[in-house]
Formats: sequence, structure tokens, C-alpha cells
Amino acid sequence: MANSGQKVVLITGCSSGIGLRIAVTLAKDEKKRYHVIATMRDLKKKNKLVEAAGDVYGKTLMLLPLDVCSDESVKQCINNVKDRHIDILINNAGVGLLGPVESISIEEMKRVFETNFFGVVRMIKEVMPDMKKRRSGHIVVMSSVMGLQGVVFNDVYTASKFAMEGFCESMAVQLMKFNIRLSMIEPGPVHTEFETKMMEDVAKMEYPGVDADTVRYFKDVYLPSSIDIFEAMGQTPEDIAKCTKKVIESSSPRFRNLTNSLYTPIVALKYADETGGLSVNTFYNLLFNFGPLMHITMSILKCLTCSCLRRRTI
Ligand SMILES: NC(=O)C1=CN([C@@H]2O[C@H](COP(=O)(O)OP(=O)(O)OC[C@H]3O[C@@H](n4cnc5c(N)ncnc54)[C@H](OP(=O)(O)O)[C@@H]3O)[C@@H](O)[C@H]2O)C=CC1
Ligand SMILES: CC1=C(/C=C/C(C)=C/C=C/C(C)=C/C=O)C(C)(C)CCC1
Repeated sequence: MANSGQKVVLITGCSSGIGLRIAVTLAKDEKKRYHVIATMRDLKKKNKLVEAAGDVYGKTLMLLPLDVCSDESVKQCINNVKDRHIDILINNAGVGLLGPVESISIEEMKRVFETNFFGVVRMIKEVMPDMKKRRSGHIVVMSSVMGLQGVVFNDVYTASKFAMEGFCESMAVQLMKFNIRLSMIEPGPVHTEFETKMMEDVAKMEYPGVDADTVRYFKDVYLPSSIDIFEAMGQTPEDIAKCTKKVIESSSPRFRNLTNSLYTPIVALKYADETGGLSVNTFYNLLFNFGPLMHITMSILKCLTCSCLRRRTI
């Protein structure tokens, strides 16, 4: 149970990656300011989290089952929280989807929206009324740079994050009137199971109904660039957990929080030209005309940021 003075933080999707690391980082806070309710849809997957939590498990960190795609599971989970009192809700659970749209069924697309968009809406609808009554609370949403800027062959995933950005941008104004803060965290690539799962899915892909040129652009042009970008710009779940902790500890938390400054110029393009031409043309050129150049640039970037070179230059 939370001590008085401790903030109750509920986090979705804590079986791996970013959610797991945020849960452990907050539960290990030196000043013990947080009582963390780490949730996951399948408690059989709890071992990694329990191991990472170590001796704070059962003290500042507890576990509850929660599937963000089920109304019943969400209600049951929140009803199991003492007085339904949640100070900080961190909507982290999410799934990726990659590939030419022709080969993706509408069912698969709906699953992504069910998790990434309706999952967040379901959580906010359940937690917000209590926060409104108390005139306090902070809702954090794990968005993505793809919630701000479309990325080729990530069409449906991007759309699900855009939908959430639009929903939250609208909600933030109303919530402010109730002294409830809303913050989006917008990471670029992060090394987690998200990346592994997507690569496994790609390996199994059969591309039904997709023409040969599109398959070639996806496999031989997009995928190598994407792998380069993950290698050169990829952050760790620890980076995102630190950024999230900073956001919830800020006296005036920002609404948008890009975690990777290397992405700032990419996102800025769309605001620099309201016709959209600048971003569409730039991404086209980056991918189809400067692919090899981008590979070299990413390799240089990787070298500049890798610790071995840093050690050599000191
Ligand atoms: N990795 C990246 O490059 C980036 C990720 N993000 C976002 O970060 C968030 C976390 O992803 P990340 O840690 O990278 O990926 P992981 O795949 O490691 O973690 C995703 C988590 O979401 C959970 N989840 C999926 N569906 C549900 C559901 N219906 N109910 C409850 N939990 C569910 C998974 O549980 P289970 O184990 O049961 O599947 C898992 O715990 C996502 O919202 C993602 O979109 C944003 C930017 C970049
Ligand atoms: C290929 C390519 C790009 C790829 C970006 C990628 C691969 C981003 C991945 C982000 C993730 C994984 C977010 C998760 O939510 C850029 C930089 C837009 C430039 C144009 C070419």
C-alpha cells in the first residue's frame, strides 16, 4: 500500500521494454516518492520485471493484470487500486505494424488501433473522472516521433499514434481546467522487443497482393535505411525512463516531449512549410535518392555517438 506522501503511479505494458524500465526506475527512486502499480496483460510474463525490480518488488512496486483492449480488465484493475486513487497514469502499452498496406488485413490494422488508440482512450475514461473529482492528476502517454511525422511503410502505426496525439491535444485543454496535466513522450527508435517483434514479422511476411516494385522498395530500400537509423539513433529504454521521470517531476510539465534531439529537425520540417511539400519531398529524397549517402551519414553519426570513439578523443 502507498504511504501518505507517496504518489501512486499506474503503468500499462510492463512485461518488457520501456514500460518495464519506467516501472523499475520509479520504484527505485531514492526518496521513495512513488508507489508503482506495474500492469501487464499476462502475469506469466512477470519474471523479467520482478528480477529487474529486485528488493523493491512488494515494497514500492506491485503487479496487477491489465489488458488495455478489454473494458472489463481495465475496470477490474482500477477497482483493485485502493480508493481508485491514481496520481499518475502512464499509458505505455503499444504494438507496431510495418509493411506495405496492400499486404495488411483490415483486422490487423484494427488490432493496432484497438491497442494504441482505444487502449489509451479506455484507460483515460476509467481514470479521469476520479482525477477530476480530486482536481489533480497527471496523464502521460507514450506516443512516438511517428505521432508527429509520418514514416513510409509505417502507415497504420503512424496513423494510430497521430490519432492519439489529436485526442490528447484536444483533451489537454479541458483537463487543465481540472488541474490535470497531460504529457506526450515522443521517442524515436528505441532498442526493445518492439524492434525485435517487427523484424520477426517482416521475416515471415509474404506480401500477398503487393506488386514487385513495392516489395523491392520496402525490402531493399526502406528496411536497410531503417536498420541504419535504429543503429545510429536508437535510444535505450533507460533513456526513455529517465526522460519520463523528468516529465512527471517537473513543476510545469511540457505537453510534448521529444526524447531524441536528433529528430528535432525532422519534425520541424512540417512546421516550416504548411503546404507539406518540404517534408514529403525531403523524405522522398532521403529514402530514394540519398539512401547510400544516408547510410554513410548514419555510420558517421554512430561513430560520433559511440563510446569507443569518445574514449579515444578524451
Ligand atoms: N521501441 C520503439 O522504437 C518505440 C516505441 N514506442 C512506444 O513505446 C511503447 C512501448 O513499446 P516498447 O517498450 O518499445 O515495446 P515492447 O514490445 O517491449 O513493449 C510493449 C508492451 O506493451 C504491451 N502490450 C501490448 N498489447 C497490450 C495490451 N492489449 N494490453 C496491455 N499491454 C499490452 C506488451 O505486452 P505483451 O508482452 O503481453 O505483448 C509489452 O509489455 C509503445 O506504445 C510503443 O508504440 C514509441 C517510440 C519508439
Ligand atoms: C527510413 C527513413 C526514416 C526512418 C525513420 C525510422 C525508421 C523511425 C523509427 C521510429 C520508431 C521505431 C518509432 C516508434 O514509435 C526517416 C528518418 C524518417 C528519414 C527518411 C527515411
